[in-house]
Amino acid sequence: MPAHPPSALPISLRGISVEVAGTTLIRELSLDVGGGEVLGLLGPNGSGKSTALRCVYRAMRPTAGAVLLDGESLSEQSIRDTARRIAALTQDSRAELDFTVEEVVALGRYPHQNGSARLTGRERELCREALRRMDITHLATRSVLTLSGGERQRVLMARALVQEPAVLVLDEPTNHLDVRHQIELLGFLRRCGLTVLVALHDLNLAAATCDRIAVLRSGALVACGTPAEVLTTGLVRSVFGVDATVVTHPRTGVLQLLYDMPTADRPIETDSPTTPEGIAP
Ligand SMILES: Nc1ncnc2c1ncn2[C@@H]1O[C@H](COP(=O)(O)OP(=O)(O)OP(=O)(O)O)[C@@H](O)[C@H]1O
Repeated sequence: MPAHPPSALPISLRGISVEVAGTTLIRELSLDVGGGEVLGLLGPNGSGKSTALRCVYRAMRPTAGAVLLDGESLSEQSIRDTARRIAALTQDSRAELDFTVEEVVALGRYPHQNGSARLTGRERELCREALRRMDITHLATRSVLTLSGGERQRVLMARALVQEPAVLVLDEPTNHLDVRHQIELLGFLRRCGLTVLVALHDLNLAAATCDRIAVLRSGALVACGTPAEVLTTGLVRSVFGVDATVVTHPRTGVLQLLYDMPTADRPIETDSPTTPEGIAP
């Protein structure tokens, strides 16, 4: 999946800034995501992750800077061209019409269709494969209005896959998912061969999934590198205000964080964290 994958394309954010009503939400953010790379975007609530992703899937236009897909500025392309190559699963994604699951998934083919709403045999197979991958085949004829939050999230992910994108943009895709479906989804992202830009809150799942991690704070990039380079005790403390011990998973060797829970003697600090030292964005 996809059956005939398009080559994964690199995507770059070049000095993008976003200002809304005089407030800077994103400040001169530059990131390069290589073709087939999984880049995780981390940061505290309100740090600008969703805003940065909105600029990539064109729900928002940066006030300055540009987003380049395979070297070409998105603002030079039609929205339909972008939709053929970039699929998004976002906090704004909706499935609130009284459609069946298979109908919602088939909508992912819309950017590829020229007038005809009929799916070809290959497209129907693509939809079946996406339902199977997201473990929702048994829900195919159910109305999406009757689904649980996690089931709906998997339907939206299947819709993104049938789009056969070169780039997947995902804003907290593990929201609502139980632990098995979280692991399956992130394992799939690692194997899918697409370029993936994914905002995550779970630092341990990010460490296990992402080739590189970028950390935002107050709309600015404060660190970017491999999970081991970025997820240090110093960064976790200064950006998230949490004490943690870094360990490696005994079987997989993946970096994991063990968090210190606050106690009456050691309450969590709520003062604004400072810039981590020695971490180059
Ligand atoms: N249209 C807007 N107008 C004004 N402020 C906005 C707008 N969109 C976002 N913001 C603000 O910009 C900041 C960044 O929001 P954003 O949703 O990008 O953060 P986030 O890192 O995705 O947060 P979370 O982890 O809570 O999802 C927040 O303070 C938010 O309130």
